[in-house]
Amino acid sequence: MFWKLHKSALRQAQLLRGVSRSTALPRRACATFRAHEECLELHYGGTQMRFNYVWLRDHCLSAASYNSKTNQRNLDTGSIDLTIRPESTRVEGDHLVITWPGGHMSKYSLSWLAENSFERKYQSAEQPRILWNSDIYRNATITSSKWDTFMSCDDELKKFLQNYLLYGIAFVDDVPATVEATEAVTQRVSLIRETTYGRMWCFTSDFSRGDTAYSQLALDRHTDTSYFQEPCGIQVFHCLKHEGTGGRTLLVDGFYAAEKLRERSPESFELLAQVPIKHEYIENTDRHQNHITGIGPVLNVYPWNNEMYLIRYNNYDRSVLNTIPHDVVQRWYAAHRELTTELRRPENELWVKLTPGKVVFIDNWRVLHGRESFTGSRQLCGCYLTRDDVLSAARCFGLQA
Ligand SMILES: C[N+](C)(C)CCCC[C@H](N)C(=O)O
Ligand SMILES: O=C(O)CCC(=O)C(=O)O
Ligand SMILES: [Fe+2]
Repeated sequence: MFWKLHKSALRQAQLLRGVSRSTALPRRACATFRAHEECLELHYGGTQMRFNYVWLRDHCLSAASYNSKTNQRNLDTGSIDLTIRPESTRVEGDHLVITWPGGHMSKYSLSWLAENSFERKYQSAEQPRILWNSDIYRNATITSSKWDTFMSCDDELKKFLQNYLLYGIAFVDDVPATVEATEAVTQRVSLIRETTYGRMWCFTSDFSRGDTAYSQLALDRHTDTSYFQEPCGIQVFHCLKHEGTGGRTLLVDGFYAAEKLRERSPESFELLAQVPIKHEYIENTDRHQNHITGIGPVLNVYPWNNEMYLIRYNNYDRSVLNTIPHDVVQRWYAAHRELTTELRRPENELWVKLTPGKVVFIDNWRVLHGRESFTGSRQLCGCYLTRDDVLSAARCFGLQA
């Protein structure tokens, strides 16, 4: 597989550089090109890029090929000659201009080509993040948003989303301790994702569902809905009431732990990123029947830059492991143990007591949550959000998500 060509450590360095990327290229930087038989080689802004000819024709932005009002392709890609070559190529000011056989002309801005080239793409992070352990997070002294400003001021929402994207967690304080206000605060961000638990859920330790969450027991760090083919993107919690002791919430940056694993034991990281495993939710009570399964690796990385985008870690809901032969099973358990060790380091644990008014948003693709056992009556409400819409909201504010 092509991504194996690159050493993971090198990739990490590249990803870190990606965080401070996006320095705009100087306008009118000079460009040179060479039309090879199999690709167009372009030097621009200090980068050497290679573009495939079918790709260039397919990405033509002329009115005939592309509808810039709807941002959709008009061109029928199925009709492009797969052996297409330009009739002529030239650089005109800030643009590359290609004339194709038959006379069609394509004009690409040089900065657009650079931004969208593979050479640029594989060196930068899809989503810049700040990975944290508890010291890093606490030293960053991130301020929580306040209900009033959060609900009325777009700049505050943007700041919140930026924190959320960078750290995978973000808080809103002073929210009225009701399900309605919790719903309003989440809808300010995105659409609610309805699941078998409902749209907004409000639960207590009454065993109303066949799941340990509905008890007073401690819950070790985990991601939720690992048994969905696409786990819920965001988890929202608001503790409406707790008269009793314990019940603190545990938060752990799964990507921080997994990056430590990648540094210390690259083969284990690789194995956890490659072996698909199953998670399962089986509930059979009078009121609820469910049998949900999801299959995918513990660690999910983009193949072009090795950036992690999803961790599935829920030892409660992990199902039978039968996707690998016995000798790989041993190695998988060893790798899983190493990841568990990283996830359990006390210095990686951020403990917070959720009190009425404090709403936490957790990136359920990245940050694990857990809870301390508790006594007394405790009522937690919240919901899941659709990831696509949260990221969309962030991008509409000009954030890189
Ligand atoms: C959050 N809420 C109480 C509604 C559901 C809890 C789901 C618990 C399940 N074991 C999981 O991890 O997905
Ligand atoms: O009770 C809590 O604090 C969290 C329980 C939990 O993990 C969940 O509801 O997903
Ligand atoms: Fe959970």
